[in-house]
Amino acid sequence: MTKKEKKAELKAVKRKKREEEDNNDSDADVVQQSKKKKKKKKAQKLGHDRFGVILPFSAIHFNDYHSFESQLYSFPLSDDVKQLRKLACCNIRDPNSSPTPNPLPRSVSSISPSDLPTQITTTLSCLPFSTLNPVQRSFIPLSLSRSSSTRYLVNAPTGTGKTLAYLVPLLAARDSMSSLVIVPTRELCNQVVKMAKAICKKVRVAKAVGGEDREEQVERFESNRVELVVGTPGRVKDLMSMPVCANFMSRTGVLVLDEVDVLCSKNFSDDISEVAGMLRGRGLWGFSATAGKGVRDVIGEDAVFLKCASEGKGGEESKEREAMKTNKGGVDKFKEVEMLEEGLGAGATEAAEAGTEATEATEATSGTSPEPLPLPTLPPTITQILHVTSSHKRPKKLLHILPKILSCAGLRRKPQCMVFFSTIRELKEVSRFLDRNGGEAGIPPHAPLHGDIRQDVRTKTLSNFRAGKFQLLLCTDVAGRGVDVKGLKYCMLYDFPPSLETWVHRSGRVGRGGNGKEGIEGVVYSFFERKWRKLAPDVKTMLEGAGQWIDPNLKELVEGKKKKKGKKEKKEKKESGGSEGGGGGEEVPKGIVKSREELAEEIAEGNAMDDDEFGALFRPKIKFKRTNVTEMSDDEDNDDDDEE
Ligand SMILES: Nc1ncnc2c1ncn2[C@@H]1O[C@H](COP(=O)(O)OP(=O)(O)OP(=O)(O)O)[C@@H](O)[C@H]1O
Repeated sequence: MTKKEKKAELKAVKRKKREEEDNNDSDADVVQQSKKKKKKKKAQKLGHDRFGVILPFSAIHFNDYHSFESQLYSFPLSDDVKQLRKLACCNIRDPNSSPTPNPLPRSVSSISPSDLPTQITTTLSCLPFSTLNPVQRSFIPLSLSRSSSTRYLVNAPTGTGKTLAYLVPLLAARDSMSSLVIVPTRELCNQVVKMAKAICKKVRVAKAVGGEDREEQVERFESNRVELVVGTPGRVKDLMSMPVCANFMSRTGVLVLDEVDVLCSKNFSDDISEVAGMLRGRGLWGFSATAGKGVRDVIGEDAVFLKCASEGKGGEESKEREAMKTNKGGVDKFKEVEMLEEGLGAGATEAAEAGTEATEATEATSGTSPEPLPLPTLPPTITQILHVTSSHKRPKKLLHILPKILSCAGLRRKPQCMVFFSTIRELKEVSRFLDRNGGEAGIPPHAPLHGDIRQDVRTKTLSNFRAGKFQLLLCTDVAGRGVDVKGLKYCMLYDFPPSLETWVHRSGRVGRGGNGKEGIEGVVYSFFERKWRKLAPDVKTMLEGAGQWIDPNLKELVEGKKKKKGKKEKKEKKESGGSEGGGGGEEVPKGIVKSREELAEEIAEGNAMDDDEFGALFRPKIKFKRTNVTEMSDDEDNDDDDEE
């Protein structure tokens, strides 16, 4: 027998053995295997977003998070926290009632200093605001009234003060336990640290952030009893597994994941899993403006889910309510009081009365399959001007729009604008384009902010922008989430993001602060390229849900008419041998002799166009007021079918 034949025979024997083993599998094994398959399928499902590109939620096993009941850490509560718990309990139904063993607090509509424990009042008195926002009014008493090991998932619109909502209880309980806050970006980390110090000067806070001196960060743990750590996933994992941090970790009662949906995504899942594994049995608080059902399935079905919508503005409230109902994502709770009543549900109240542990009934959809994921919600206080366009037209449109919004005649503070890009390459290209043409068009100097820039320069750039030292910031998503620039009114999405969640977060850089009712208004101008046509139906639904203006081209894109129409027109033009004038009824204004392609080439080369050419092609009548948005006419820009 040759070697080859021997090998083949061995293979055949092995195969036969395997087949026999398979046949011998008991029914139980088969059931187990099918269960495993189902589990795998479910995990894969969670790993898929609406379009196969966004937020691939990772297989972080938060569901096992609380299976270690025996290891549950019970931290001795400080008197202050006990007092707040008592207060929260009394607030449930009747302020004079005695506290129930398992408190379900309503939101505290007005927190009067005399009601509150000193530690909380000291913390709150450092805030520069007179009232608390809905998410703060709801979450602060709720978190302090329940076991520190409770898991929460809190969804409230961008810019509504979620950072304070988690910092206040953490800082109030700092005598009893330490806390770990993880955020996705360095910029956000610095911001949270600054805010923590602003509301509690004495807090011993340490950073665990990439891009900064690691040794210095380690030293901080050697020399001090650290009460609060704020960091980014990689460095947190790195430091927290060091012996020097063991003491801090053993005292840590709560892990906060700010921007939880992105932290649960593939990019960060390994680091987060590892840190979560070190903190089994402690509290887990997830916060995001776009945390919904998908994230909840990862965090655990039994987590308390709070969804908080903005209160809306006066007379517009009912309109917004109505509009929101049409949103697939379904803002089902409109005010924080409703949120808690619905969030905790009748079952929970009964359980509270019986003195047993309540299981929080959350969304009506609880327990059903996460498919399809609900749409994120656009903050209604922000005006969205989404403009369907072609890639090559964007630079010139930028030249047209930016001078209008950045002109500061008669204004005390110069208006500022953040322009978002999805790639550093694109950002650099536009930056060069603005260097060449911006001055002539009346655009003030700009600065870039992206991941290729050294961290100290990034920090300096952002702080200068915050201080109003320059008006125009070109940035990637390093500044897309959580970053707070006070008074920022304008934001542009030069690249429309592949994820609707990212759209919501980038948009949320404007219109921040206020007390819910008096949110500062902001305007977001997005270029929606035709290559994103797959997103168009959801984009339209979200715009409608927030009561925004809809570009007729977007409607056409959704209805699928545009393509046919464009093709027909192109064919007609070809047949008639007519000059290029653009589809959708666009006429070539007199005096323009160049074709669109020629103009596009010029744009790409950065050559300035003369006024007529410019005006004829890019003349949207933009009024940056919500009521007038519908006046924005886009006839001139009725793109033909020039797809990218
Ligand atoms: N009660 C309040 N009244 C007025 N302004 C507030 C209040 N609470 C927070 N703010 C301000 O609102 C702004 C936004 O707060 P914060 O950054 O916490 O928002 P956020 O909800 O975390 O937003 P994002 O989802 O974008 O991260 C900050 O400038 C903050 O100082």
